[in-house]
Amino acid sequence: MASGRHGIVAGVRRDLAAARGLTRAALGAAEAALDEAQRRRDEALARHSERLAALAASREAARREVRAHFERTAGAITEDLAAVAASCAPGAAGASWRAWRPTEPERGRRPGLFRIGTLGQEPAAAAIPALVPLLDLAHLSFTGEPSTVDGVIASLLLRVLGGTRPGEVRLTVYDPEQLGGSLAGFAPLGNADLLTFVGPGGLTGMLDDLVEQIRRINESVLAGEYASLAELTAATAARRPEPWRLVVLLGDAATAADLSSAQRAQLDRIVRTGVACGVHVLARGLPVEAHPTVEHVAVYGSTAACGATGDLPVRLDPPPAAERVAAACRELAELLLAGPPPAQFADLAPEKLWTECSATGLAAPLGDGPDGELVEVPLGDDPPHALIGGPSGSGKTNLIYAWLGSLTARYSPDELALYLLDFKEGVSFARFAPGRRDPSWLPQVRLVGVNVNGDREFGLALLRHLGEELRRRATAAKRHEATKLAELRAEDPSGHWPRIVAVIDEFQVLLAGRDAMATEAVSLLEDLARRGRSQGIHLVLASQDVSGIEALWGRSALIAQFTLRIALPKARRILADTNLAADVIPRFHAVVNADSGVPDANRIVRLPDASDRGSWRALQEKLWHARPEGLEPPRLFDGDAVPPYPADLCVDGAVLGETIDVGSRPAVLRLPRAPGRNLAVLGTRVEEACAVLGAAGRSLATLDGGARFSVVCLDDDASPAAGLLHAALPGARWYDADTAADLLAELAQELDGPLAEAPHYVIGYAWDAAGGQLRHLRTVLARGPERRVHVLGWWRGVTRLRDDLGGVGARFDAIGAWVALDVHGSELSPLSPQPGGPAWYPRPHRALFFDRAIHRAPEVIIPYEVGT
Ligand SMILES: Nc1ncnc2c1ncn2[C@@H]1O[C@H](COP(=O)(O)OP(=O)(O)OP(=O)(O)O)[C@@H](O)[C@H]1O
Repeated sequence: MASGRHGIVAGVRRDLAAARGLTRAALGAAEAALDEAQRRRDEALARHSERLAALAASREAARREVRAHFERTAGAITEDLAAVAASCAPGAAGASWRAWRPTEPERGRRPGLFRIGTLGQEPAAAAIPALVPLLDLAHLSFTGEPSTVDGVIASLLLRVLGGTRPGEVRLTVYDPEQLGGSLAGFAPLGNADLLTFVGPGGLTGMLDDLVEQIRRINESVLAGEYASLAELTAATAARRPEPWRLVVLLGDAATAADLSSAQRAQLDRIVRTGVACGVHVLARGLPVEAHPTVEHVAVYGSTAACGATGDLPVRLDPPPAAERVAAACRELAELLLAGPPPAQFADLAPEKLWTECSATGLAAPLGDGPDGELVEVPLGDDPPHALIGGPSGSGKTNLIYAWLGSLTARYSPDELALYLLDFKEGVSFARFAPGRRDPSWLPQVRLVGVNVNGDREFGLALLRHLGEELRRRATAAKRHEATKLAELRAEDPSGHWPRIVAVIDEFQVLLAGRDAMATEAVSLLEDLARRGRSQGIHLVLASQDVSGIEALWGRSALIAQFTLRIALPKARRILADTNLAADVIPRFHAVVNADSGVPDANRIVRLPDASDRGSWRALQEKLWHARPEGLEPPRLFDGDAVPPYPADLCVDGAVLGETIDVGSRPAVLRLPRAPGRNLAVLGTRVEEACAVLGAAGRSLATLDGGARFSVVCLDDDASPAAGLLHAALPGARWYDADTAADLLAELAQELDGPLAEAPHYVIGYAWDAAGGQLRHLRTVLARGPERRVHVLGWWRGVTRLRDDLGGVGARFDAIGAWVALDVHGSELSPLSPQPGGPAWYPRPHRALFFDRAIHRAPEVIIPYEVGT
């Protein structure tokens, strides 16, 4: 039994142990599962927080991006708005008080909008000006606390005055309570009649007067042709014929109640009709009729609201300090009393270059008149020519600059061609031609002559050139049956017929002296003056003093053609004898008279400073860049310059120098096989004699035909130049005092032999140095040219030449051509067809050339600079 019980116990124990084992195993598994679950939960939690953090980061990034985008867009819109506002209210109309100063309105731009504060909230509020419409746009009706409103009105008035030209705005202030005290800072304007304060009893008169002004403007200024002064000004591009009239009405409830029905009716009329006539009401505390032209500005503390700015609140600018207002008004009144500022040189140019047509004439402003308007000077069929006069330093050159600037900015090179000649010493016109420092030139200029004072021949050459052009035009006009330039241009639209203006400064030099040159110049001038009118050739003659030019005054028919007279201060005899205006005009003014100087036709012009190089260069560069392709620069003749020997000549003879002519033409001596075809250079100036012979030799060497050259030098001073020439001539032979006689003997012998195929040029320096010992020289001179032997020689005087030709009584037949240097005309009489010799007074670096084969009278030439 006992063992059975023990067995049961042991079995139970075993079962229990097994159950415990199973339970422990189950517990272990459950704990492991729990750990696993906890681990998973922790992982999930960690992932969750990571996601949350990532979400938060991307939300923040998106938020930042949205904000940046907002700021960018808002900034751009603010900038655009600010730019629009700035362009609508430039300068004084819209600048902040910190940067404020009066500004001249831009040309062609009408001021209309004015700033009263800034728009919106910070930070944009700092940048966008809040503008209200006023001039030519609206009346303003204010409500709000009176002193704040008065500050806004003062701001507006100062901006209006500062943004318009002096005198363009007039103020009338009705201030029955403060009697002008509200806007006292503006009182200095009264000195220049720009401001009227109206007291309590003056309202009716003031309103009646404004109504009358509007009626007058409608009737006689707009005259049914224009709807408003703004439209008239835009259409005519002229200055405003009437000022803007700003009427400030400062009232309150009591004043408003006191308005009579008649006053109310007048005020309503002004409101309805004023804006078109430049009459604008700025009313505070008075009832203003509702009308499309009325803008209401409601002021609340330091902010305001008005129709122009819509829902955006306006942060009002502080009012300008009273001292600032007073100072600006004082300055304005002084400016106005001092008169309009003088026109500047730049004001003479039109907005667009080269838009004018010269078919019927030329018109260009020279300066401004007493009213500040530019005064146009005409030139064409009537008046055709101009005479300018004024003593030295009175501003003639400056006036010519101003006129040329004004003309060349309007008329292209197809419409206008200029020939400019200055007989004064100096280079006043040289700026129009290309120079070393400034390569630009005036495209309309065809010829510039400077330092011509010693070379009257150049003036004559210009007149001859114009005379030829006159004939060319007259022939074309005949062919086209045209009687004036406008008709010729209409008949021949493809032709090049610009109007020609020839300006000759100090032209009296050309006419001074009772010589053949003056006579020819006067008759050429007479022809040009008479017939140039219809052919579009206009003369502008300027002079310090025309009173002494008998040649001119003796020909009343000539002077009568110069109907345009321009007199500078103290000019004599330019205007009619009874016209004393030139004696009383101030400095830098001119009397412009297009009716031959009769007093009724006087127009006083204030001339701008056109001499300033900077302003000139600015205009000239602009015109130069606009020049048509292929246009040649003008020819510059400078009387003080020595022309260099031109390397690229194409001639058929010996070049001796440059002729004094409109084209830079060389003087050429042809040397055919014919008696007398020798050249004598006469005078003691070594350098110039060498220059003539040097150019002659070099140019002959360029001719075809294998010519022979012999260079003979009998003077040490000439030997460097002779040596250079010898070196420059191919195959030339050299002779000196020891060998010259042999050469001549040889040549004399050859003359009896067969005729050479090519010419032989014997270039002799100082033949006379041999003292008449060269026996065969005379033979060679006399017989050589027929046998193709030509002597080009220098003798230091006519007598010395005669000695070589046989002494006293010898004939000069062998000398068919000569160039005289410092030899007086009378000495040349045996060599000249004119009895008593030519009128020749030697002058530095000029020579007189005569070739009996081509000349009736000798011509002046300029020896080239050769071989240095
Ligand atoms: N409208 C002007 N405004 C300012 N300066 C001027 C004006 N006109 C002339 N001038 C100046 O006055 C001086 C003399 O002028 P300009 O050379 O034109 O006189 P001019 O009559 O030609 O004298 P001259 O006959 O002696 O050559 C120059 O220095 C010039 O710059």
